[in-house]
Amino acid sequence: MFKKLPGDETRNLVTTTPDTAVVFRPAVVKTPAILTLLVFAYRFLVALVRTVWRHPVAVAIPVSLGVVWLLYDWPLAVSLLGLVVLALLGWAFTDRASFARLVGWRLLAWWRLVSVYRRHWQGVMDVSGLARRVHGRDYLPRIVRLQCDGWADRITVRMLKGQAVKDWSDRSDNLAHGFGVTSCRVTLVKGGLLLLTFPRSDPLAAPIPALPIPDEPTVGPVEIGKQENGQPLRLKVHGTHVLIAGATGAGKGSFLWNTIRGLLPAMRAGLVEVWALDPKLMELSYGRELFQGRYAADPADCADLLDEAVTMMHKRAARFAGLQRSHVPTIEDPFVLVLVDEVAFLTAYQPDKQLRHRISAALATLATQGRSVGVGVMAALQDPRKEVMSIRNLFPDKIALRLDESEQVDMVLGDGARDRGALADHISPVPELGAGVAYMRLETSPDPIRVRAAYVSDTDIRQMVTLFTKRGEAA
Ligand SMILES: Nc1ncnc2c1ncn2[C@@H]1O[C@H](COP(=O)(O)OP(=O)(O)OP(=O)(O)O)[C@@H](O)[C@H]1O
Repeated sequence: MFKKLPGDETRNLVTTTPDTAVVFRPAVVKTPAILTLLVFAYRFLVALVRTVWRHPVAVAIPVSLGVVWLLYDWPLAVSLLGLVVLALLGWAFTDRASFARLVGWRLLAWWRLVSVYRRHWQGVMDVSGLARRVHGRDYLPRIVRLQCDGWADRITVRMLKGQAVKDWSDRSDNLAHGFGVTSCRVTLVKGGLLLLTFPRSDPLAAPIPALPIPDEPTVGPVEIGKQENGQPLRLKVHGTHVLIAGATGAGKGSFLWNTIRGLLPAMRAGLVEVWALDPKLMELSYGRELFQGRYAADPADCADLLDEAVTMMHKRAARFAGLQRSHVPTIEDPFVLVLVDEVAFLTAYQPDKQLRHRISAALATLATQGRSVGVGVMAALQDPRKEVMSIRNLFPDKIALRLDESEQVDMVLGDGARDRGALADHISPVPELGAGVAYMRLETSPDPIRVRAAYVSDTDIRQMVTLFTKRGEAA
């Protein structure tokens, strides 16, 4: 046991001058065994007090049963244990949510801590290079606590002094596989403390059918799918601009159509207008009745429609000046969402230079001045390079679906997004597994979240068109 004490290392250290005339050998002071035992006893006591302090109920139950066993023999202790188990089962069946919150997830966290994380911690830290050996002493990052919920294990970790978040995010793959899961997200909690998120299941593994059209008119956030933790995904559209990037077949269309679907009641009520630019003629044309004439596919028509949006925006700004600083949608001044599918067709790939400049200037104007007067832009594109989309930084909210190259992730979501776990280049190209799956980085939160948009089929779009065109009859 004592062989591994750091003091032994120094005995082997010998320093010589080049001609070996002078030899330095450090003096090794042997620690008396009793001192070592006292240190261990002190540590044990501290750990015991800490456990009782942190988990009073978990400690009280076995201790009380042990006391009953000692005082009244085992049959009474076993009967009491049976009663406790029955009471817990009854609770679990009658109020699952509170049982899970107060008991279930804590038990699971304890079990996962003992059986997975503590068991493999040292090995994973050593192999991934996050543990350090300095002057013969081992330094190991410390698990502060583990929390579980239905979706993931979350471990708060104290980093070693001198480590950076990047040291950990660079090794997220090692950590995930080391602990037997498929991914790991690294988030900074505060100086020196990290949160490692290890998802145990994937609620986004299967396609999500189209969500019901909301009953009440709303300008958002609109529910468009699910987040990785199983919570609904609500996308803000009013008061922001959204950029959606993804390789061909990644499912960009489902983000566009879900947004329209969520806004449909507000469109029927006249509080929202969607203006559609569809240069590929494939995506938005299917529901063109929804856009009430504000639909363009030909690049020249697209430029005219964008100019019209800019003029409307300027007129609104002139009317609002000095009276109101933010926009509230009304029938007179509805929220206008300009949807652009494959925006690169209108900007980078547009052969007519004059048209290209006109369109880029109009888009940039809308993106810089539109949000306070109720004009939003939602643009989709395949290739996120700066040459293709020079105004990509004007979009506060960004969505990266499946991308072909890892460098493209930071181009869409901003610097460091991939290091923080946005592995958009790892999303499956199989439509059932990966279409509509994306990483989203919102203006309000630097950490990308993994999401999946529901799938709005052609039938769903036809139903939306029918509902929308019937609005006159319903009124
Ligand atoms: N949210 C989704 N869930 C499940 N499957 C989807 C989803 N969105 C799209 N798909 C499937 O993926 C296919 C491609 O989707 P879509 O055409 O929207 O991709 P895209 O990114 O717009 O591609 P492109 O840029 O080539 O137009 C669809 O035909 C559909 O089968």
